[in-house]
Amino acid sequence: MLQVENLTKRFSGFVAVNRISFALEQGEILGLIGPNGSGKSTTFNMIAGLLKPSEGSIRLEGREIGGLAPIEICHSGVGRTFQIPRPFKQLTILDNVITAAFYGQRGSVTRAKALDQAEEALTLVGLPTDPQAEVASLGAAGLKKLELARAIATQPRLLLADESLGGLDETEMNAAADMLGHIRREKNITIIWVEHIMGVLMRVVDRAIVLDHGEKIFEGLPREVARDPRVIEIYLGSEKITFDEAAS
Ligand SMILES: Nc1ncnc2c1ncn2[C@@H]1O[C@H](COP(=O)(O)OP(=O)(O)OP(=O)(O)O)[C@@H](O)[C@H]1O
Repeated sequence: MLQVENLTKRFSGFVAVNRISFALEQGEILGLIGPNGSGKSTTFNMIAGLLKPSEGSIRLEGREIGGLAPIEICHSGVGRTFQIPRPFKQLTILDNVITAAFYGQRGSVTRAKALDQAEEALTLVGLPTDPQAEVASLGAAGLKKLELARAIATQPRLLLADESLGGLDETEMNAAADMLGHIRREKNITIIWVEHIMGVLMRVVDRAIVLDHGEKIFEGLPREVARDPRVIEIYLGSEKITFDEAAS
């Protein structure tokens, strides 16, 4: 459903992403991982339309979307979450998600339909559909769920999830990983999950791509990633324990 070819981003002379290619099948979950500064967010932001590619192409269901504005990409069927959730604090949880439903569908949905879609998205992530529930009642894990619900309410066929686990404890991380698996099963959404916490991610992704210094240095199955010498070299140390988990 998605073909990325030779995707490149240069900032002045600096090459942040260098000729990356990959493809995604409908319903797949792809983990896009790599250390800080490896080019994950830049790749993600080119797919979501926040950055224009310097070179290369991004085709969604056969249609070129590289270089389109974020709203056009959203309307083409790509939803995204942000690393740092920034909901409308003055709106309720439900109204935040209803707003996203309107945004995602060119305002062409009725209020009743947007409400249905918002309630479905909130139920899917395990948040209350109570019209009074306030954003202020949510902690870090709840805000991440709201971010996910807002993305789902735009009715994407491709969901880009940006570092969904930052700020969560281990139990919450496992729950968040399971939730993405659940969303994929329920909605048959294709997912790209950008993350630098590797172990938890490996439990739910079908395939992983590892970036380093803007280059794709690995693509393969989760069980293979932990055994790849180049990946081990760049992740050695802090990620050792999660590697062991991923490999088992
Ligand atoms: N607007 C920009 N101008 C110049 N350089 C940039 C810009 N955005 C990103 N970069 C550089 O591009 C490289 C890749 O950054 P990117 O944010 O894509 O990495 P990342 O893998 O997402 O890192 P992190 O895990 O820290 O978010 C980094 O060296 C970064 O400093």
